[in-house]
Amino acid sequence: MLYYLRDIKSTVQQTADAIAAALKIEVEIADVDLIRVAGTGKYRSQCGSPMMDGFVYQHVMKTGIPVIIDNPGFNELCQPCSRKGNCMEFAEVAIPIRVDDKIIGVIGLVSFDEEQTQRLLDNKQSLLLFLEKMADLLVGKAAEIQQNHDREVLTSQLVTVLNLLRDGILLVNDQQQVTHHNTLAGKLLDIEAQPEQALYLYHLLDNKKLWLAVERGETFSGNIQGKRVATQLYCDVMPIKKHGTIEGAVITLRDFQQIKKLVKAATVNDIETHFSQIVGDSRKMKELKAMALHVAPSKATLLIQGESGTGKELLARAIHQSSKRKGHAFIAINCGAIPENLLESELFGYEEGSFTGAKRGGKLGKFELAHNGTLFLDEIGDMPLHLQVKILRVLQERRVERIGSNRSIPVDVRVIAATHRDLENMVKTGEFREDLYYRLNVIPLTIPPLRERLEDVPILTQFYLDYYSVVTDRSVSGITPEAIEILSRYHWPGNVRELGNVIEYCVTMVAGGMITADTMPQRIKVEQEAEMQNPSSLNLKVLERETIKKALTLINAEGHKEDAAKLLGISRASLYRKIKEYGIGENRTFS
Ligand SMILES: Nc1ncnc2c1ncn2[C@@H]1O[C@H](COP(=O)(O)OP(=O)(O)OP(=O)(O)O)[C@@H](O)[C@H]1O
Repeated sequence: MLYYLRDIKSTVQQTADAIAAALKIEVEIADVDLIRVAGTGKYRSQCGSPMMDGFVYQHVMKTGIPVIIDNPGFNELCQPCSRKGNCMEFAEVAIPIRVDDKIIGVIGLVSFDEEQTQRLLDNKQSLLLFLEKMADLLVGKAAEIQQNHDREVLTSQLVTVLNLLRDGILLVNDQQQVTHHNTLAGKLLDIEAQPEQALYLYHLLDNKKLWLAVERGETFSGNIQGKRVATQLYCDVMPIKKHGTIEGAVITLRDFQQIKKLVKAATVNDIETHFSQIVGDSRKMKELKAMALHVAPSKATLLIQGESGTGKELLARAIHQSSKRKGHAFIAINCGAIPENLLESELFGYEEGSFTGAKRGGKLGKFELAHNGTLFLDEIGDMPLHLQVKILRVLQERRVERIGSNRSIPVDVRVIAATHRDLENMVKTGEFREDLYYRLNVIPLTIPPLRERLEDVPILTQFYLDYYSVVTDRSVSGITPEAIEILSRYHWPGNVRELGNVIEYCVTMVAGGMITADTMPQRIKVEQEAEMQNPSSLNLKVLERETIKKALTLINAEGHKEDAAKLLGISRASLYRKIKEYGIGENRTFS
């Protein structure tokens, strides 16, 4: 780091004046590039300009060794000078101003008469010592100025960084007094730009646990209520310690509503579904869509019943999208796919430390995430009885209590439940609570299986042909009436999902050509041939069982349940259930 004496011009001039006053002699001080920074007497008016004949100073700057000249004009250092032999000076002393091994300037003393010369030369040693001390003073000042400048630059860099952060940042000292805050923290906590009196943590955030954590130098995370604002803030406390002593803490703040919005953005915007996306012109589907459209704006809880793959989630999304809640979250949870012990915390959330393994800061439940929006409880028939009670309570009281908390939080959630199971029957067998059933079943919607509306097959086929042509980038030239006929006669145990998979298969197989009867997956044709030959197999259950068995054989499914499910157009969970229901492949294992 090179210090410049010109940056501390007034200090340099004061030093020159002080030396001149002490020694009664003229003084000049030059910067590293031989610019006169300060001067006394006749030199005072020449400050700021380069020293034309500074040969002696140049030499001192180069060697770093002080020079005393008692015969100016005749000394060998004066040889290059244009005024040699004609010099006005009687004597000259020059000492370097040094920072470590670098020379940053020169202090020069010049006498113009005998008396001054005498004073200079009489006491050389103490004079040099005195000048060295003065040089050190200048260096100290230059370093201080430079360090201040560096500190200011660093501070403004840090302030810029702090203000760029998406979190509010609050710095407190060991007395919990706020020493700094970034712009966002100012906004979040309503801190005036120039607070009139000292601000302490308890003025801004209302939580004893947080205060205690700061006092004890511990970390902390959690939701805190603002004191001056109505907002809830998610805070993280990070203690600052030096050699084991608590110096204060950094507190980061995030608007809890903003966090929720982010979650919502990640969950809502991905699939926006409208009624126009539910394909089907059959009378049954038209009636269903009209009914759903009619009830969509209401607040009522809905129960959608239908076999797997009939489009229950699709319908629920379309209803959400046609309601006033569309700008808020649509949160879907498959109650049958989540292990029972996790389901409760998924639905209701938990407070920090409520059980072993609970995450720091706790967890938001789906009910809270769906606040103002819609919660889609898929496979509600798989909900354990003890959680059915809790869900009923939320539906009745419109409040949710996190696990490990005795505080209940108000939630405004519309619940749409769905199931492929016969809930009414489950109520009779005691597997499903009657009170919850009636609460959910305020407005029942039933999606008919595809085999009961086979007239929708051609339009759905066209829909999937267009879709997969785009997705797979393999446009097909068409589909023969015979192929459509085959599709329209099949009984579709996997419903629309299965049809979609069959079309995907065909589009991939024909690669640009025409889909014909030959392109159809074997099982669809085989089944129809068998059907023709053996009318007894027209029993649906028998057909379904046989189809599943065939699919498992076809994919030789030792350990590939996923593929079998895909081939059948049903979900993995449904395949499992049906394998169990029909007692298929008892001795085989599927992953
Ligand atoms: N009428 C329809 N029009 C267009 N696509 C449909 C229709 N019905 C279902 N689908 C599509 O079929 C697939 C299965 O639909 P969805 O997941 O909504 O069914 P589900 O009844 O909820 O199934 P599961 O009970 O197995 O979860 C999805 O890709 C969906 O887009």
